[in-house]
Amino acid sequence: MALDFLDFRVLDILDILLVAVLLYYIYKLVKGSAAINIFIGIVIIYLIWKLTQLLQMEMLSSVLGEFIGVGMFALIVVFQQEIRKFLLMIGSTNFSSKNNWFQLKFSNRENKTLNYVDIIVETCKKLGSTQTGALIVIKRNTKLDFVKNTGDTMDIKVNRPIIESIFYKNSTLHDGAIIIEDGRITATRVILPVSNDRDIPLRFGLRHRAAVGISEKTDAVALVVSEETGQISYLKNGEFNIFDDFENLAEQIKMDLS
Ligand SMILES: Nc1ncnc2c1ncn2[C@@H]1O[C@H](COP(=O)(O)OP(=O)(O)OP(=O)(O)O)[C@@H](O)[C@H]1O
Repeated sequence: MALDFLDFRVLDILDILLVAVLLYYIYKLVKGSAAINIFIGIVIIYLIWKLTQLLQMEMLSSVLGEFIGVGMFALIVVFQQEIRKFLLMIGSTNFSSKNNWFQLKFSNRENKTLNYVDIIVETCKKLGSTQTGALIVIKRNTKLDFVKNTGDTMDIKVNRPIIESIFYKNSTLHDGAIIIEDGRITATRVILPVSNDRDIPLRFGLRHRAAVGISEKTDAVALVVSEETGQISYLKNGEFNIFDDFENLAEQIKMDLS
């Protein structure tokens, strides 16, 4: 008996944890988008249906029941894009922590130099001085395949002339973002999910919103060079990070990547 009880509790906790993870991913995906309103609409219809059942309002309850039944298929159609992104996000997530013993023992991550960060920051400084817009995403743990698929994949070691030429205004590659993974540029012309956060100041346009979006939906960090002002912004966890000088910025990024 006692063992049964224990089994139940363990499964119960696992159940709650899994639901929490699921809700967290759904929240990350629909946060700030129109999908959240559709989701709220569905929840409201579901609650009204349950209420009509409780009050034994047969007609309304059967109409809503039919609607909910067909609704499952409608949901797949309406949320087709979100479901796709959701599955890609789940499939791309690296659940292992970079600090766990397995990684410390078997990966060379902790020995890796992060010199390429200095190159990225130096390049951003240069791009800023010439008011050349840029959007650079640096991968941490979450795999970025779901956004890389929107652009052109490549595999080039980070270096200043390449990044400069990518973002050069007349370059065919300058639109969108570049993705950097372990010191290598792995994708260009990437379209990022745009954040609809209303707290982002109006002076920031789509480039900045896209940087906020990817840093909200994944653990990646992003650098934006504004074409209008030459100003450099650093985004982490959906927030703008202030830095006093470029050395501090490079240090901050290295800390966040290690
Ligand atoms: N979703 C997106 N993903 C990737 N890049 C994007 C996205 N949206 C816009 N961009 C890039 O940002 C460029 C400029 O957009 P916009 O002028 O709206 O940005 P901004 O935040 O005002 O930046 P800036 O200060 O540089 O003008 C676009 O030409 C495009 O290259």
